Amino acid sequence: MAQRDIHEDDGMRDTVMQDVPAAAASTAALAVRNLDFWYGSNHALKDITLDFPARRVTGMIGPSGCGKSTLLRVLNRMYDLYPGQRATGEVMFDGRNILSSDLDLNVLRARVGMVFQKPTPFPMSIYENIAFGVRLHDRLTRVEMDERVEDVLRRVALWGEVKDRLGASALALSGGQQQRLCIARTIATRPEVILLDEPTSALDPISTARIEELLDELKGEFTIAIVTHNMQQAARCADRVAFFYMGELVEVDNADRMFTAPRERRTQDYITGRFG
Ligand SMILES: Nc1ncnc2c1ncn2[C@@H]1O[C@H](COP(=O)(O)OP(=O)(O)OP(=O)(O)O)[C@@H](O)[C@H]1O
Repeated sequence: MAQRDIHEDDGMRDTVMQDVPAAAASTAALAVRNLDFWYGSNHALKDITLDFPARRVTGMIGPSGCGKSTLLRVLNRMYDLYPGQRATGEVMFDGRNILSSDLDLNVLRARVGMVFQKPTPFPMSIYENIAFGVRLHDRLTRVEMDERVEDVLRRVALWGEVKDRLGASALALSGGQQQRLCIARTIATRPEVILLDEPTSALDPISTARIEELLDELKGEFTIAIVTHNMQQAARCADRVAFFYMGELVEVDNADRMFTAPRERRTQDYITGRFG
């Protein structure tokens, strides 16, 4: 199969990258090719071919159980922690297929970070939540570590709220603050890709808006893949949107077009709320 996205090869549509130079336009940070995934005998992803363009936000939408979270879990080999789960096909990242058995998973997970639906701070101080992961990958002096912690807390707009209590438990923060801390923790190891699995579904509207603003700021630097059930969120945050249905990728397109003129009937039915 040609090394391009099968859902964009009709030549009739521009891609989302039309506003950037041609050389950058062809850059996919992650290129999924003919991916199949099984939970035991449950065939959860079927022949998925999809690019995640560098430094852009790709939104993944679709009804419950269609395989969105499964795809995220493939992208940093999270499924490897569980027996009976297996993937075939290719996920190319920096010239390598990350499904290869000889890949260093610790390095992969530092380069492809993940933020979960429920904020999951470690039961330690705010400072240590960030420093812990950094220490696994970088040897920093105390001053450098302090700078790294401050830098990422500023980037997630949490510094002002926590700078006087960095030694306090992260579990004492509000849900929205905890999720921003988890994003800070993820970017502190300087990944190339950030995967977010419904990162605001447990948050109130104000915290949600702050996370969305944050994603907007981060996307120039990181490649972002976000699973969301919220169509408005996908429309607001994503440059490009992929619609999944029953383990298949039905359609992928520029976010504007996906929500105004989807090509597939199933996509239209889903985004207009007829099912899901
Ligand atoms: N640990 C598991 N063991 C067996 N089957 C699983 C497991 N996790 C998910 N599945 C199945 O894989 C399919 C895809 O699930 P997945 O969680 O990826 O869907 P999703 O689109 O993310 O759903 P949701 O929007 O509800 O989170 C579903 O049929 C689900 O039942």
